[in-house]
Amino acid sequence: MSNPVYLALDLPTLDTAKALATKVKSHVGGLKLGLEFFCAHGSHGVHEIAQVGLPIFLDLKLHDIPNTVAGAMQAIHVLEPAIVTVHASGGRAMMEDAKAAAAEGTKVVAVTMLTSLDERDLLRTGVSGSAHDQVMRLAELAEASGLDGIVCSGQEVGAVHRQWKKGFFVVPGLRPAGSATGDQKRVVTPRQARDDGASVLVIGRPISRADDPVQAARDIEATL
Ligand SMILES: O=c1ccn([C@@H]2O[C@H](COP(=O)(O)O)[C@@H](O)[C@H]2O)c(=O)[nH]1
Repeated sequence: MSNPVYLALDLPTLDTAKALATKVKSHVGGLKLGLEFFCAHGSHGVHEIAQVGLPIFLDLKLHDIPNTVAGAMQAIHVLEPAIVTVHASGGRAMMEDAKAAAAEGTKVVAVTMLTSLDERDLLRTGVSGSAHDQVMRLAELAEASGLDGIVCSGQEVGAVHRQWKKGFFVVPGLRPAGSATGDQKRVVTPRQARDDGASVLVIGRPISRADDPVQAARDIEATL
């Protein structure tokens, strides 16, 4: 089985991101480039990181009208991402058009409820009910829209996996036992998420901010 860990390269410079990716490349399965990276380094940065030789996950969390999201999906064909994210709350037409515009071979997955939110935060956005119900509702919408899968926390992935057997599930908000949670609120260990059906484990700071990132990546790999 290939390594499910995608390292989130949320780092201040392209050089530090590329150096870290190169150092840990034998202990992770892919590299995740998010908003911080893409706003700072754009397509040029993605090409640079792709030289490391691992699959690229472009975590752009697209959220706009269908025509605009479809245009963005087309614009990134050239970057050949393995995975791209859109927000499920963008609605069915947007997700359908995003999938239709994606390059063949690129998995399009929908962000359901950010792992930095809990149910009190959800209520403040006008949505009452549990995180579980919100994730299940948006997972159903993503599946009906023809997407490949969703992004959710490890606290919901087991339930979503039981309902959507062939779905592709990306799980961030992962923390090895005892490590700092930071801004993440719905957290589980990498092993727990994998056992519950996660396809991809997104891990950033527990590796990138560790005193010894290679050892941290190795330690996580050993738990899986
Ligand atoms: O719900 C979500 C969606 C995406 N993310 C992204 O994952 C990483 C997590 O980084 P850590 O340092 O391991 O907390 C980060 O790039 C987020 O943008 C998420 O955390 N939650």
